[in-house]
Amino acid sequence: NIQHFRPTKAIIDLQAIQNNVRHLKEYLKPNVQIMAVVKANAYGHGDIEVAHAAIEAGASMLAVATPDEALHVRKHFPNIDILILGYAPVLFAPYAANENITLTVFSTEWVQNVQSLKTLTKPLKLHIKIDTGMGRIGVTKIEDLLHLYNTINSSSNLIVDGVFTHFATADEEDESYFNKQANMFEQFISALPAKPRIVHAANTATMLMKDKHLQFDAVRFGISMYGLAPSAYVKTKLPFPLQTAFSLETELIEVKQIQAGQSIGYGATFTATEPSYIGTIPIGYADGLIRKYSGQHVLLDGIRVPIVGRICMDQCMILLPTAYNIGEKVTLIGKQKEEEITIDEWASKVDTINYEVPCIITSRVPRIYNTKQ
Ligand SMILES: Cc1ncc(COP(=O)(O)O)c(CNc2conc2O)c1O
Repeated sequence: NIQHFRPTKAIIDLQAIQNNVRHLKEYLKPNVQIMAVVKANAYGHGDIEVAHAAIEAGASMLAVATPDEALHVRKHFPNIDILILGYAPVLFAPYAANENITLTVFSTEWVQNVQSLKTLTKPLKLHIKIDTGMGRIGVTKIEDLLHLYNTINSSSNLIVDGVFTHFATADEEDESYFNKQANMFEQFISALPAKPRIVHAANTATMLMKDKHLQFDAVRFGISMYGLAPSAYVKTKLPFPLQTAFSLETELIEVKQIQAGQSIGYGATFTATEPSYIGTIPIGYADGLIRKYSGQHVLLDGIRVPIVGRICMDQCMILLPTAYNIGEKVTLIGKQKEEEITIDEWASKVDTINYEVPCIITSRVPRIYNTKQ
């Protein structure tokens, strides 16, 4: 592994990932496959390492979002089923067939364009996406589903390997919209002449909260594989404990005392009202610590201290309770002594959801893996 000189790093606990997958496997009906959703670099956790951990713990399929992600994962996993959940251009179809990558399809015209390519040397596996209310991609009428299904089956080298939908409100207490989607999905798949090999509909909230028959043949395990709950509501109803996998750490690189009236940071937006100790840490918005996070607490010596002044591109400043040594560890996400700062806390600071926080920690922050037993 390459040596990192800057002390800022994300530490990923692969044991936590494995425990989350194992707990889910025990919870699911037997023979329901776990599709580990490792798109967006595994929600910022590192797609290859997370995929290895998830497979070891019982996942048997991988889901990504883009052709590039699929090709990258295929390089490390020659045999496992890989599904691209989103759109892939027609020109990618021969590459997907070659690499045994499964594509999502929702347009008959797309299929006809692939058929006219005449460059498909190997069979191409397709999962038909039904839009039952997510309003993103998918067929919305039964006749379109059947037309698409029959068009695919008119080619010997195109295979309807699966059919799926995605729920927009599975993580909410009110089930009305969810139930409409679930009923519509059941109606659509029962109209198919034959059941595709893999029928799937469940994201984390669905597999944890809803009737087990909605697990169908496979579930798409994303956010809670990383130990995070999909929403505050689901967090109160978890059928098994989750273990968070992501922590974020750095070290003090400068400590100074400033006097009352002295200011720090761009715009001199923070002015001390009394003699104050200021620590500087090497992490900024180009690491994914967006400027709106200013004011958020971080941990040092087990104490919560606030980020003060404007967050810079590569650094930011924190208000210390007293003098500390250079090199003192600062935990932005994780535990110190009795204190913990969670991804949920960072998310609520900027009124977003926990999914977004690890995703936007940029590649400049190395991911270090500990497989502590
Ligand atoms: C089609 C599809 N299936 C499964 C998942 C996993 O959901 P989970 O992480 O809640 O288990 C996602 C996540 N997609 C997104 C999560 O946040 N924004 C998204 O587009 C998805 O888009």
